[in-house]
Amino acid sequence: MASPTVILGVVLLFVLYFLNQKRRQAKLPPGPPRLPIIGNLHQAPADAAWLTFQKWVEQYGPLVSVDFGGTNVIIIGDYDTARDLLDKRANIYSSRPRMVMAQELTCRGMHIMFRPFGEEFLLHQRLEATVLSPRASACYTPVQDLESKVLLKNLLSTNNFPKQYERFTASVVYSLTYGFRIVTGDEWQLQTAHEVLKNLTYAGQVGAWIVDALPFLNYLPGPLTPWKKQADKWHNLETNLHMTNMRDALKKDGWNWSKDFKNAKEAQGLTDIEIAWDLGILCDAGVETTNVTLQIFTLACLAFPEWVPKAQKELDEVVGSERLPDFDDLENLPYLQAVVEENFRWRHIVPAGIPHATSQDDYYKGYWIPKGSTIVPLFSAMRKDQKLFDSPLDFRPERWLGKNQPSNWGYGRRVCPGRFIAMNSVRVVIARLLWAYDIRSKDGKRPLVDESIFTTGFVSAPKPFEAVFQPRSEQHKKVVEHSFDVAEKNVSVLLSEVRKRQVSVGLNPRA
Ligand code: HEM
Repeated sequence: MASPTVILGVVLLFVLYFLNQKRRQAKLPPGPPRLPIIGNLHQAPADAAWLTFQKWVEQYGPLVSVDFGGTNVIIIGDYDTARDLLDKRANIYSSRPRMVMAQELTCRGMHIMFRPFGEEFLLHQRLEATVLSPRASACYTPVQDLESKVLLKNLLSTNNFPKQYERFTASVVYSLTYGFRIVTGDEWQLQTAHEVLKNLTYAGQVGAWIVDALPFLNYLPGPLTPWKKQADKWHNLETNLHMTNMRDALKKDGWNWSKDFKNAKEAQGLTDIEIAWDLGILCDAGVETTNVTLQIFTLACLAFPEWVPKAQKELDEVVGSERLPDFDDLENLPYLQAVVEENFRWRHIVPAGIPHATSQDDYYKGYWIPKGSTIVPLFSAMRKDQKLFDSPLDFRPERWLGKNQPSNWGYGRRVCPGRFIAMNSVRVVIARLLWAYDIRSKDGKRPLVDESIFTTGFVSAPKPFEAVFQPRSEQHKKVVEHSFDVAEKNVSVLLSEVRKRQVSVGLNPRA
């Protein structure tokens, strides 16, 4: 039996631990009550995390703290706080939470989105920045022009818009990254990329891997660490995909990002596998994001059809019926630009945000934000902010006329580097779709939009729904067909044009 002194010692330790926890918590932002040791782990949502986070923001305010088994998580629920911390104090808030299974084991540290902030991250960011800058992105419009014409043409014969949107978005980034087009959407590269994304989503699932909570378990002998074998399998599949794509790209005629990266001074100390991963991740990051954004646009046409004729009237006045809207028209289409902004606000593709992490202690409005905290910019709460948006669940482009939207592209040193390419793709496709088609629900009814019609994963997309793409007139159909027929479809020719444009605006392509 333990002696009274030992029992007293243990009780004393518990009391000290408890008091220390209380003292620490008193300085943290408010949040739901915690249990000893596990904190709020029992309340950690396995799915659709934003719904639980949203409730906490409504209850405790725009800065909430919770403890998921020792990880301090800070949830940011409004734009002002997000800007104050993530933008204005970007030097503190631009790292990423540690992800043992996803980043360290499956990606072996090479996924740029999961890299902690530091010298290595900055080197890879610099390597990519040259091809993603606003000026470089503006030179890629010949590729987006062709692929959006193909999209319009394909929609004349099918209403399978998710597949056609994915083909469009994939073909834009595969053309630029590897110099080959995605023509059908059934190409093995895209199918393997789906598998890779599925694996990575599983590897990154919160609570799925014990090693994420207890990283020291990795030091146990092989038979006791079965997750490592799984991670190796996933790693090999992904490396093989990225390496095959890069090797093929280096043999292609003309310019592409693979050649550009290989010649960059930042790449000189990197292995081929590291370069191939940087290229592969960029490509993957560009497909689902833009595709889901276009699906949300289609849902908005069905659920709130009253804004559509206003956009079409503007297009008819500026463009007429003899030609498709072009990139040069976009600045003369304020209503259309407002549609695009509202699309980003109405439903964010990553409602729970992409988490950042703090690299040192910080204080904000009297609250302590410890080093190593996970910071969640809760887009779903920001877009519903009643102080900023009247009837936030409605799709109302008018709210953006003459106004700029607070960023939906992330924050600080981690802001989405592909946003200029994405914006050009989304704008031109939405303009051309609205110009060419009436987009309607199959049964003539408005779908009811609530959380139940969206998927609950990291990227949240509308669950499958049907829409009919009806050409607005015979004349519109003819223009769609003719524009497709006369478009240059040879990707090497298009990429040579891209390179020529870069040189003409004073850029220095590295290949
Ligand atoms: C509509 C389309 C897109 C949306 C809504 C979107 C949104 C985002 C958001 C919210 C982030 C997180 C920023 C943060 O952590 O603060 C992000 C990161 C990122 N995006 Fe995008 N994105 C889109 C398209 C693209 C495209 C086309 C590319 C590449 C060609 C791309 C490449 C990346 C990369 C590499 C990161 C990680 C940045 C880092 O961790 O430093 N994205 N994106």
